[in-house]
Amino acid sequence: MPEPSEPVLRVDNLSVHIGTQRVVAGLDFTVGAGERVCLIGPSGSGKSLTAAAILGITPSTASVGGSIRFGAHEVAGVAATQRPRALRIGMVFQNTQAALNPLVSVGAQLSEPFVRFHGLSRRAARAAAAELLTRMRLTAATELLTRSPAELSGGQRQRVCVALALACKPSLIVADEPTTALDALTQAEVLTLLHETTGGAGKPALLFISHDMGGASRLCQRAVILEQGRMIESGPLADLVASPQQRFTRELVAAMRSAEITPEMLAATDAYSISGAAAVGAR
Ligand SMILES: Nc1ncnc2c1ncn2[C@@H]1O[C@H](COP(=O)(O)OP(=O)(O)OP(=O)(O)O)[C@@H](O)[C@H]1O
Repeated sequence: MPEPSEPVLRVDNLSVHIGTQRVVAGLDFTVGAGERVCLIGPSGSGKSLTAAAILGITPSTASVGGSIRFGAHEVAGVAATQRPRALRIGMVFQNTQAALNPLVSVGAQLSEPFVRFHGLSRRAARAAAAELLTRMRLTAATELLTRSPAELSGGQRQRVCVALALACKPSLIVADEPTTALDALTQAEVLTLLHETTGGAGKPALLFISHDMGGASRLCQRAVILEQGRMIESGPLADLVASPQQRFTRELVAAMRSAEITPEMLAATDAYSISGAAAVGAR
C-alpha cells in the first residue's frame, strides 16, 4: 500500500502498440491517494487500452512500453495474473454481463474476495457480501445473493460490479465507461454510488474513463484529456471547464453545456439518490 503522500498510480511515458500501430504514446499522469481523476477522450483515442495496460489485461497482440507504478511496484507489461497479490486494483466495466459469471450466484461471486483476501469463513463472507450490497443501495440484498447475475437488471448488475471492485479493499478503482450502457437515471445513480464509495480518506482512489464531461465533472477533481493516444490537456476539472485550451476540450465543454447539466440539477440528482433510490428500488 503506498504512503498517503505518494501517488497510488504513476504513469510515465506510457505507450501501447497493437502490432506496429502505436495507439497510445507518451502518456504521463498520476492519481493521488483518495483522488478521483478522469481520462476523457473521443472514441478510439486509447482510453480503454490505457485502462487495460494499467490493469494488466491488454490483448495478446498489444505491447506496453514506459512505466506504470502502483505504489512501489512497477507493473508495465506485467499481466494481472502475474502481479503481486497485495497489489489490489478494483475494476468496473461497461459490459456487466461479461464481467459477471451467469452460472455462479451473485452471493458466491461476491463472497469470494472476502474469503480469499480477508480470510473470512464462508458464512461470514456471505454476511459481509449482503452488507456490501445494502451499502450499494440494493434492496433485498440477501435474496439478491441467491440469484444469477442474468436475473438482475443492468443497473443492479453494475452495483454488484462496484461491490465486487470494493470487496478486495483496493487503493484504486479503474472504472471504464461504467455508466455508458445504462439509462440516464440509472447512470446518475451509479455516479452517485461511485462518488460515495471512492475518494477521500480511507476510500479507494478512482480512475474514471469516459467521454462524458458532465458525468466526469460531477465525480472527479482532475481530468486528463486524450486525443489520438496522446494527452492534449490536463488539470483541475473546474479550470478545464472554465477555460478549455484545446479544440476537443472546448467541444466537450460545449456538449456538456448543451446538455444543460447545471450544478442545481446535479444537486437535485444527489438529493433524489439519497432519499428516493431505496423507495423506488434500485434499477
Ligand atoms: N484488440 C485490438 N486489436 C486491434 N486494434 C485495437 C484493439 N483494441 C483497440 N484497438 C485500436 O486501438 C485504438 C484505441 O482503442 P481504445 O479501445 O483504447 O479506444 P477508446 O478511446 O477506449 O474508444 P471507445 O470510447 O470507443 O471505447 C483504436 O484505434 C482501436 O481500433
